[in-house]
Amino acid sequence: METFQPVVISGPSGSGKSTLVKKLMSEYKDCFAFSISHTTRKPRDGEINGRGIKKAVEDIMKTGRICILDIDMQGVKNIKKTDIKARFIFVKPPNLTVLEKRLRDRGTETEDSLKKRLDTAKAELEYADQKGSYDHIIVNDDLEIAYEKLKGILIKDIDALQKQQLRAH
Ligand SMILES: Nc1ncnc2c1ncn2[C@@H]1O[C@H](COP(=O)(O)OP(=O)(O)OP(=O)(O)O)[C@@H](O)[C@H]1O
Repeated sequence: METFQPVVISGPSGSGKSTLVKKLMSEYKDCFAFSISHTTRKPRDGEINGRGIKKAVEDIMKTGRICILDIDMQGVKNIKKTDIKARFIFVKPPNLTVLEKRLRDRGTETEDSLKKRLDTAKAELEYADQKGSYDHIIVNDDLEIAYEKLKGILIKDIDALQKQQLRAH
């Protein structure tokens, strides 16, 4: 059985990661499995917070599906330290003003949490600008265009996976 490269989706809070991933998982119901990657405790000194992630990712890969991880910048850096060969995708808001509006309209933030998220976003955008941080950057301005771009990145794997599933039946 062919296994597929795990996909890491990262980007500032409010950039649209969940929206895009939900759309993908509803269009391709049996192709993806979502892994929540946060552990319940902070990593101890020197520990790569990737052991839990690694096991979860491997378990999903063994099912033949494409593993999707929605993680923050620190999580991305941690995965890069493991031998998980993921594909790294950054979902980028058109700009910080739009990001702020989306977060406000979502209605999930207090003034305080909003400020924190926007500060964090700046650092995440800087990291994403560095060469080699991500394999793909998707600007999520128009949702349909962003979604098509995401699909374009994954379509080869989706096709191969669907063929494999057909053969198995
Ligand atoms: N292209 C878009 N145009 C307009 N609104 C959008 C677009 N993409 C997402 N949104 C809206 O922006 C808000 C933030 O999106 P979403 O919750 O998917 O972000 P997220 O990156 O998953 O955030 P978090 O990391 O906090 O979970 C949501 O209300 C969503 O409906």
